[in-house]
Amino acid sequence: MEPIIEVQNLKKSYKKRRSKEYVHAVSDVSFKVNRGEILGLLGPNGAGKTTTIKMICGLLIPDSGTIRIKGIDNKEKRLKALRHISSVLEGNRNLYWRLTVKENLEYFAGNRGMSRKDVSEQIEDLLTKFNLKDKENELVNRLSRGMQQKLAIAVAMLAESEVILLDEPTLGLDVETGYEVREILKAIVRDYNRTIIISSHDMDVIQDICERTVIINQGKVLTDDRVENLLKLFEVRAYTITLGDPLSSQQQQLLLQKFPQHDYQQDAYQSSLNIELAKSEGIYDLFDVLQLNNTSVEAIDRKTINFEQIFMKIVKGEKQDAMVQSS
Ligand SMILES: Nc1ncnc2c1ncn2[C@@H]1O[C@H](COP(=O)(O)OP(=O)(O)OP(=O)(O)O)[C@@H](O)[C@H]1O
Repeated sequence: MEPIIEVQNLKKSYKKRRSKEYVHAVSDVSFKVNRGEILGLLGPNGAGKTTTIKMICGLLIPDSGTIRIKGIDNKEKRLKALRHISSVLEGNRNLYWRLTVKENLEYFAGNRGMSRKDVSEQIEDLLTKFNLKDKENELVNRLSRGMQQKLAIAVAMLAESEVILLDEPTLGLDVETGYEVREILKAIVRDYNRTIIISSHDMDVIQDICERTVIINQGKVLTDDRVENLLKLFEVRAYTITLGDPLSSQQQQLLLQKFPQHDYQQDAYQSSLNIELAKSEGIYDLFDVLQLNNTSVEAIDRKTINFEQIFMKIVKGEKQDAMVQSS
């Protein structure tokens, strides 16, 4: 299957103000997006996400590298390529604040050469899908940030372009509205067969709605994998074990040999052990050590790793070898 978007070896530098130096915002970014996929572009502040998104939607010209949209090179046939893309970069900034919700949709539809009559059904459908029907006559400047964001995405849907680029779609939204926006994005892919690229810091967005994530740092791709694979790859079982008795020095020595990463805490009242067990290591080895002196266990608390911790590990460079093997 041909990817709907293919970016290869993108590079982009900005000249620093009042200086001869350059910031290498994107040094080498390549990835593909398949039709109907939701791809998450993830990275710490300044990693190059927005610059990458802006190059794909044609707002910035790369210094080098290629971008193909439905196989069309956006340098050679710019307008033809960009016809397949809509973007929501700074959400509410793209809206007209002194127009109502419905007027905004009508205005942008008109801008794209669609007649009011032709789009009225589509606008009604979008107002319903985005839960904005009861706000259709409200001025945009009276809407909450979440509603403005929903409207900005609805406007992007008008063009019927197959790919939608979203920069930080849930930034600054409360938990409930963030959840609603996530559900809307899932529905866009499912019901309208669109492809979405999202740049985000919001790990819930990535874990909840993206099938695949490209993690970039300092302008380079660190990993490109299915979210599910990353969760499996980093699967560790983290336990906090509260002990009835302190460990002997022999037990502590053995633990150090078998689990060099563990953390043992002992004070006058309590002893506890924090330990991460990778899949291959058995918790039974740990119990063997405890049984040596019949150390009693008062409580075992098990935690699983979440996507945010995985992201931190990747950005800090842990598990690089494993990732190379998995890809
Ligand atoms: N117009 C510009 N002029 C100069 N430097 C810029 C410009 N835009 C971005 N940069 C720099 O380029 C680097 C990448 O920025 P970019 O906005 O693409 O990163 P980002 O991953 O989207 O970051 P954030 O998550 O903070 O939005 C940063 O060091 C940023 O300071």
